Amino acid sequence: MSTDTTFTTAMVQMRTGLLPEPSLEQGTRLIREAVAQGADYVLTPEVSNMMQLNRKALFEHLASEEDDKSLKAYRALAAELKVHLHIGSLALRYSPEKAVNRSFLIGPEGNVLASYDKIHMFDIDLPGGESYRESANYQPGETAVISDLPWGRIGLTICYDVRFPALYRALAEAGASFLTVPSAFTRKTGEAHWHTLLRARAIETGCFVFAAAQAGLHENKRETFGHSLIVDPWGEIIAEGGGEPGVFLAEIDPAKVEAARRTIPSLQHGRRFGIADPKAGPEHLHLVRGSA
Ligand SMILES: O=C(O)CNC(=O)[C@H](CS)NC(=O)CCC(=O)C(=O)O
Repeated sequence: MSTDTTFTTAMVQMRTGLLPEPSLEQGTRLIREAVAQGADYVLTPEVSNMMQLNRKALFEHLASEEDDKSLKAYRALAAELKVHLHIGSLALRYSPEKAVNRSFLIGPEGNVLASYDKIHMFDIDLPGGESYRESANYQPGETAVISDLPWGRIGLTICYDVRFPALYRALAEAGASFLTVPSAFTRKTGEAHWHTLLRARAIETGCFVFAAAQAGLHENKRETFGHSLIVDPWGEIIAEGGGEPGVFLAEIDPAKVEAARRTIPSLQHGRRFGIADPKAGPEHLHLVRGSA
């Protein structure tokens, strides 16, 4: 239950298919379910609109931000339900050659409050042959994004970004209380790293972390990890999904941000070192005092 100071967040866990229309149907059904359960803020996963096998098929179905039917429909849905609706990301046309992986925070009037283009591209070869070249199809962003909700400031990131802690520190230093990591993690790397990475980002920043995930075996034969998480600023998991699509909610008390940071003021204690030049000796720093 939300009160004057608390609010209810929902992670919508999806199994996005090859095509935008059925994915929009799935997303809409789950978002309605989340709001029926009392959500004030709803987050969906990375690539909520489609997960495609290859470049040709992806580009056949891409629309620009101006023309995208999913974005239009989600803006209307946010206005209808009077809810903050955060679409973790949509694959959109950026140029004739490139797509963009873009997150949209939509306000309760259906207006786009903020959008963010995924900065870090998942160009990875996993042991066992699974291989990704996100940068072949997607134009990376280069700007971190924050926005103000009625309950505090929110920072926008996507999936593989979670492995770059300096981004989260920068968002926290810019005043964020809530960090968002909509994702489509692989099953293998999810099993190994997902909970640890998300809990670490929460603990390091004293922020809540909201991570809505793709889950299960998709039409494009990819398997994603699921386990959508809501983590509090002390690093405790307060809601968690499993391997199936669904809705996972938690009540958020923003006062917990201040409480965690009072106990462990590591945000204040940072920026204390450079790196000593090994040739010149420890009194000579060859990096300017760095970030974090
Ligand atoms: O391409 C699509 O259809 C949707 N996009 C994704 O699945 C993205 C880029 S390939 N996945 C990740 O970033 C996984 C990161 C990850 O798993 C890790 O950091 O371990």
